[in-house]
Amino acid sequence: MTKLYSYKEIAEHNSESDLWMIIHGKVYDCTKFMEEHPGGEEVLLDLGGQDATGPFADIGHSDDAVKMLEDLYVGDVDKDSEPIVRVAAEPASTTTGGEGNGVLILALVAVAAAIVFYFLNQK
Ligand code: HEM
Repeated sequence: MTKLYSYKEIAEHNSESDLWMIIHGKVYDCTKFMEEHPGGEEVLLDLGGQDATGPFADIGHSDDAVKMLEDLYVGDVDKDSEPIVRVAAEPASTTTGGEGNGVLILALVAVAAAIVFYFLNQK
């Protein structure tokens, strides 16, 4: 029988010594494969415990690569389990950025004014 894994359970396998990923709803244990991967370990580690369907397809992996997945297969995703919500990195606060730009513009205006003042006083 196919073993079902929840998103939460899969997400825990995200380290160098224990790395799973989801591709097309199936769960693959890439731990041993990691060092053989022609595309390097880093890309796999970055996607550890996550759904790598998109990135895997984007590379345009060969049929051989797709075949290799068979050996790494451990089960299917339990689609009824709660998905992992990843919080996007906080965007830099616009107000802070705005203030920063304001100070920069003010400094430039002051420098420009000083230059104009200098040349006006030359005559
Ligand atoms: C367990 C899943 C994966 C397997 C079995 C696998 C297998 C392979 C194989 C066999 C190749 C050699 C080229 C080919 O035959 O297509 C390759 C290349 C590559 N893979 Fe993967 N891969 C996997 C997942 C990923 C993921 C998730 C990424 C994320 C971006 C990735 C990125 C790459 C890159 C960048 C290359 C190098 C392409 C090149 O330099 O031509 N792979 N992979």
